[in-house]
Amino acid sequence: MSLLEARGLVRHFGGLRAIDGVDFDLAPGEIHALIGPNGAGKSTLVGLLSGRIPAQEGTIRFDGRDITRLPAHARVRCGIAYAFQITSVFPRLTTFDNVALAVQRAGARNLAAATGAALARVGLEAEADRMAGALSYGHQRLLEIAMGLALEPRLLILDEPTQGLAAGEIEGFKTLVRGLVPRVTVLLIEHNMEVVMDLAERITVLNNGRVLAQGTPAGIRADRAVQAAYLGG
Ligand SMILES: Nc1ncnc2c1ncn2[C@@H]1O[C@H](COP(=O)(O)OP(=O)(O)OP(=O)(O)O)[C@@H](O)[C@H]1O
Repeated sequence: MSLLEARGLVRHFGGLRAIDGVDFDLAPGEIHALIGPNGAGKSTLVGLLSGRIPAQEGTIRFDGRDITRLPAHARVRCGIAYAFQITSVFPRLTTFDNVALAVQRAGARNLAAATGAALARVGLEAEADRMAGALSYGHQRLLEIAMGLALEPRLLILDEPTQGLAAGEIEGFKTLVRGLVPRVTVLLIEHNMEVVMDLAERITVLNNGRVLAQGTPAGIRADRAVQAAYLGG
């Protein structure tokens, strides 16, 4: 059974068909990448799944439950965590306190232990007492992931997680994500094709608000329509 099952999703902005009839499934424990040209609808689709953007048509089921009408905070409680863009990190709080806020939101009983565990999972224990704003860009991205993991999600959605990371940090990120599955299912929007092909088990390609193709990295690489629309031949 799918962990997440979306059917017939539609989201138009005025006359613009940002998401135009999308079916989308996530298998439990998989690493799934969402790719496509700029403006294809990736962020909008993730907004629909996480509840930041209401769907105009279609249904979303998560773990067998219809979550289509649930607001974002209720979906977090169902186990869907969206690692927010960097703006969600509070720069004047310590690394530890940023994660502790997320842990508290998840209602964990032992705040310190749960916060320490989330920091350890991304390898940021040594930075616990530093102001988040003083961390390197790469470490701030890891902090966002720790904040997402602190919510103990079943599904972690990462929006362009390797953007701005150094090559060494990208290797660390891949190791981190591989260590999350199968306990956590991971959906990532990613523009770095090397990361996508190396990390994802399945890939969905969006184009003009529709699913252009779906498959394994090898299948997607060989797909003529994908090459024409996105991979550049
Ligand atoms: N709130 C909004 N109001 C109006 N148009 C929007 C809104 N959000 C997105 N769009 C439009 O919907 C289309 C899809 O945008 P979306 O951000 O989902 O694409 P994307 O695939 O994530 O692109 P990118 O890779 O550039 O981030 C674009 O044409 C965008 O301009």
